[in-house]
Amino acid sequence: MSFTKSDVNKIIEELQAKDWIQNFQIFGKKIMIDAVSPSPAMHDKKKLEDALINAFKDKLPEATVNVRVTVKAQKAAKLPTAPLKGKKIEGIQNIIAVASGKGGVGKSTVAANIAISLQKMGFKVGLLDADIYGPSMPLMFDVEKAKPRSVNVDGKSKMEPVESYGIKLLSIGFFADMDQAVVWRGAMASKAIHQLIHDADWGKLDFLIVDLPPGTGDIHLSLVQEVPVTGAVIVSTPQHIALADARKGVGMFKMESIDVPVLGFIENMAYFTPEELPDNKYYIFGQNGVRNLAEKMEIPFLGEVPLVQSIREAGDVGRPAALQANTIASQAYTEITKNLVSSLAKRNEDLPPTEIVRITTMAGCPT
Ligand SMILES: Nc1ncnc2c1ncn2[C@@H]1O[C@H](COP(=O)(O)OP(=O)(O)OP(=O)(O)O)[C@@H](O)[C@H]1O
Repeated sequence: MSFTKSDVNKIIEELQAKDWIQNFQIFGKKIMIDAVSPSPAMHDKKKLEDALINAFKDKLPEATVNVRVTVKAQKAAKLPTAPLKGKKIEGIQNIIAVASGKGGVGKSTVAANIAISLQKMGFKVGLLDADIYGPSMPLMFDVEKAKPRSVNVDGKSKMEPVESYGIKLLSIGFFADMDQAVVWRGAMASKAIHQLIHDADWGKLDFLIVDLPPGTGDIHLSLVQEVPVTGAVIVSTPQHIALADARKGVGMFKMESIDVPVLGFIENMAYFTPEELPDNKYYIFGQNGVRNLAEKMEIPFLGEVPLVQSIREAGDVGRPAALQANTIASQAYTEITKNLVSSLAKRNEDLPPTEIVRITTMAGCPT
């Protein structure tokens, strides 16, 4: 005997679990149920799974029931359903802003390594270094001397990004000498960033990662208001002073005039570990500060990067650590990047299905 959809629906309704069922499939005697738990707590997930299994055991004992419980995207309810702000940039699917409240927490290093990890997963990636106070991407990608060429695209002159390790890169650092850039007034810096995005020949990109300056200033406001930023990632160290600023960063993205979803927090320098003794962890900036803040603010926690000497060295020699194979650092960045893509896929659930499919079916990506 096989079952009908209405048999299954009836049991779900009797259990009053309709709100938590995403979908189900029936294959002969096998019923596969996708449920969404309202809370991330293990015991709540287990409770929902047990309740469903027991109800089916009772009402349809001949069925084999398989329940998969995922956690309700914590931000989903609050995600904007409004269209993205700014004019869509032809060919660029997702623009991810990497921000930090406080300077020096490793935001640029994280941005560079996320770009590399996405590229390793098979995505087409661009990286825009919009950090006018300290553009570090040319150094991190070993292209300090590069000068972007001008190319003609459909009769218009555009900047051609510099390519390094398969990433298309543009940086304020390619154009302005550093002493000059830091004294740019807000409007001037915003205009430069606007040009780097709109007047460049980025081609087709799955992701454009934007490394923002630290803090919450004019540049952030103009960037997120003019450019269709898909989501933001906030990098912080676990120490109190950094967390307070990270909170402000979230506040900025949540402002009504900005309304950019925060895809998650990343804890950088989560603990120090000597590479030859990876089990020795020293929580020099405090333990789990960012993870706890993420939980409190109901924002996904994308993962942690330890403080290891090789990450700093890799950045300094122009070969981001994510390019290494199977090191503590590269594994951490891969994990974080996978979580970021998952968080983005959830965020895009509010967009038309084609948008979601585009993300969830990309090479090497978890759904
Ligand atoms: N996990 C890590 N382990 C070791 N060193 C790190 C780590 N993350 C970043 N660093 C180092 O810390 C320094 C600051 O990093 P980075 O320039 O990425 O910070 P930032 O937040 O972008 O700074 P800014 O204030 O300029 O925006 C760099 O020397 C970098 O190599």
